[in-house]
Amino acid sequence: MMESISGDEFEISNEQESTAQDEKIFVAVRVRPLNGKEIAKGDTSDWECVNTTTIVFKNNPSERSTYPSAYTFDRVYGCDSSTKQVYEEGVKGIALSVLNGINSSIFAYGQTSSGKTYTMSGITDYAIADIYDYISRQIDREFTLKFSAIEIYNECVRDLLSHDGAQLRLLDDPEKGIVVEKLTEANLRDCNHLKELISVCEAERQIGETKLNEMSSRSHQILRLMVESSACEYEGSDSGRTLAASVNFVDLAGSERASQTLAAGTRLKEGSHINRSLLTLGTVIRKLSKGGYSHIPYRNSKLTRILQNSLGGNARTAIVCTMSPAHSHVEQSRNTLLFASCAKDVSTNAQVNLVISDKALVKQLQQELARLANELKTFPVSNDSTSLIKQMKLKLEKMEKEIEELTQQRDLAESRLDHLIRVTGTDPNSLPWMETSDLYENRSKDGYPASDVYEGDSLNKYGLADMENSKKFLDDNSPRHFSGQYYVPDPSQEITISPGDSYNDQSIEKTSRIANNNIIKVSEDSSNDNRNIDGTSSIGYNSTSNSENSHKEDQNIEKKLCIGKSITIKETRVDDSYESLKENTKDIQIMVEQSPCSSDSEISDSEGICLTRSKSCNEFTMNASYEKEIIAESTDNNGPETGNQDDYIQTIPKSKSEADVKTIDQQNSGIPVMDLDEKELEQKINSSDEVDVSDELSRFDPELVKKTVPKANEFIEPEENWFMAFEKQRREIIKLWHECNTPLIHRTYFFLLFKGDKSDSVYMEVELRRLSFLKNAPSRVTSARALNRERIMLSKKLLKKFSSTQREILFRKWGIPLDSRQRRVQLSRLVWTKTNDIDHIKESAEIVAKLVGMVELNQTPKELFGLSFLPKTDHFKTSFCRGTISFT
Ligand SMILES: Nc1ncnc2c1ncn2[C@@H]1O[C@H](COP(=O)(O)OP(=O)(O)OP(=O)(O)O)[C@@H](O)[C@H]1O
Repeated sequence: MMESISGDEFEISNEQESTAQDEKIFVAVRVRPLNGKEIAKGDTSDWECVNTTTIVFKNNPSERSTYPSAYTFDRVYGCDSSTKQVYEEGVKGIALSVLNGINSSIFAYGQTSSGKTYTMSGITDYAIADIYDYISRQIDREFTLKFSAIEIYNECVRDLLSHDGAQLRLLDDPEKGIVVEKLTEANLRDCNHLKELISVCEAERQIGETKLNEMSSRSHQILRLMVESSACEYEGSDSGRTLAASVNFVDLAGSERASQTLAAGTRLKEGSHINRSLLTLGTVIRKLSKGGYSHIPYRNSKLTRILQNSLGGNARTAIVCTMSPAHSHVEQSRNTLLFASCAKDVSTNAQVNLVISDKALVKQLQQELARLANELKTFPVSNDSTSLIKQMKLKLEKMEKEIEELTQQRDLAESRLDHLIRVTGTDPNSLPWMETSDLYENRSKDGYPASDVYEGDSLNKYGLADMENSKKFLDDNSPRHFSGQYYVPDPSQEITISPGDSYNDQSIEKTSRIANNNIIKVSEDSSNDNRNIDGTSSIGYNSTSNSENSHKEDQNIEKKLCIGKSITIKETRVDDSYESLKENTKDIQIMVEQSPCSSDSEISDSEGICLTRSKSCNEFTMNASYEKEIIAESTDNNGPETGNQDDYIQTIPKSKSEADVKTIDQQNSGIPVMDLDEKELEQKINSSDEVDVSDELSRFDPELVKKTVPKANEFIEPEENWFMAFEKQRREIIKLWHECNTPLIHRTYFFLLFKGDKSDSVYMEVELRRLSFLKNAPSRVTSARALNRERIMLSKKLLKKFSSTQREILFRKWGIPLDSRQRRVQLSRLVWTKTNDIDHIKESAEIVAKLVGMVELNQTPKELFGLSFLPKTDHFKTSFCRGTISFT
């Protein structure tokens, strides 16, 4: 049998397993000793590793106040640590997971001359030795090893095993992801052969002298070792599984400042490209670290495109960030540490997502179990039904087991998450993803009974019910939170402070109450009464707001009208019936400043609060000054050479204007469906440079979303099953939008058109299929090959769906010749036309329905969908699903 790589074989300590193996990204920092030049000019060492996981800044107390002085990672290595140590304590487990069929990548990141190549070449040597050592002791498996190597030099990809120096293209392969065209893959004979090839790569790699490093790597180098293994023939079928994976050893070029490297000419151009691609890498890491579904700009550089799977996929990853301890490099070192912090957050996110998905799954299974148990109870017992009951019992037992397993997995994931949160010092309340699971949960917080109303992505955590958390929410200041509707139907807090409402003592009193509970700003409007106010009053966290100071604030309010965005907050109490809650629903409009309130010092000096993100790690702003500097100085400064720019979401500068202030119809004491009107949509589009999923989710009809959340002890009825499915599809669609860079206008109309009506199910299917196609063939416009592939894939899929008789019926019905070759061609053409460029959505729906196995072949679309299919009024929906609608 094959040994486990994580076993004693490689002497991976328990501690190491709990970090490197459990976490998706292992992040380590290594500080090299001061070099000769630094010592000669009297440079001092600024950094000290105080234990195995923490590095602290030790000089200059004045600087300490503005930057974090201590950083914690999975491992930190001081000047006296060896590369062997770096390899053994963490990296090794990840590198060797390739032998277990798991893809992995090891990166070295850091400023120029910080020791990346020094560290990476050592790690590569140790890993190769271990891999071959392991293979030599496997008698029951056969291994095939291949090796390839590339460098990305000035944004061009080169094969390091080929001497022609040709620039290679990157292709999007629907199955493998990004592949490098025509890349040499050498079949390895043995370890020495691999070492020889690595020396060839070293010789081929672009190296140049700069002021900081005589042998500076001027390109990013990626060495890839592919390992495939299968059991020898005499082995039993169990171990006959073929394992195939690859490990990447990535030695990045170092970031540099033109002023420090004194680069000019070629070196300057190289530096410009290096910085630009590292900046993209930083952005990708930062965005991944924030979690959620925001657009990740992998395509902005060849480096991030190639590394996409290692960063956001399922591969295991180790990042070793190298830095110089010298005071002269302090700024660069801080940037490196911030990068490392963000990489750590990416890892935390992966754990959070795992917990969320597990929780949701367990909950779903529990609901299904309850439904079945209920069915079983009421099932009429007769002779005929005995076997059915038996079957159901078996099913129940199976589900119970599944639930047990999933619960265990969830608990494990949760404890890992707890561990991560402790290690990284992350505030769990600041993790915005946690709310996703609340969709399925009815839980109580701070003495408030659980709400049975779905309140958007962040309400449970940040609604009025939990003032402490609302403060954190506001602290967090992530744009995703500043949208959506929040209500306060609690009769004991009948608060109506909103545009159009009277400003009276009662509302002031209520305002005070909210203020004491730490809500930041309450906007009030007065069109009816001379005591009304036209704008926003500011109530600070510590404000003791009362009627007096509310009056004082009145004078400032007008000036603040144009700042901020409004949200409406809703809070529910389960002890009231839903109807009474509805009756008592009142809206509060809360103004949250988006930009620093310093535009008006008078205001900021009062109770206004400047909401700035405080968490240093998330604030990762790769001090871009030097990048700008070097990019600007570059002789080749005609914009990024990354291509594919039209694939990106168009970014539109933010505007801070009255447009940001939303007016809400407060006369409606029921639950408003959507608070989005055309004008606001436009404003929204103009003011966002990027779409946030939670933002989009919040635009859904709360009434509808509420239905998706089963109440406690309530079994899911078929009707509600649809809502669950709708909810799931909706999330999938949103995810795909991001992946396909779907225009904001399209997304917005989607929300306006499809609110969960069951007759819309077919449109949802079509949208999903359309997006899946787009995702798999991103270069649709330019690549005819991708289109053909999709076409063939669809026809194959279609053919597989049906029995031969069914196929015959289908072919006759569609007038397809029965001759096999012609048939294939015509069928693929037909599938293509009907699914992507159709005149009638009806036909598309038919194909889609068949593909997903929803219907019998002999049913016509009319029979399938009844008269409700394609409501006449909705030609919009038709065009929408065809992707041809022009909304402008
Ligand atoms: N931990 C270390 N201990 C001793 N010497 C080191 C260490 N790290 C790096 N060095 C030395 O520092 C010099 C620069 O290292 P290296 O070339 O690895 O830096 P780099 O980060 O790859 O730079 P660049 O990005 O410019 O390629 C080399 O001479 C190397 O031997």
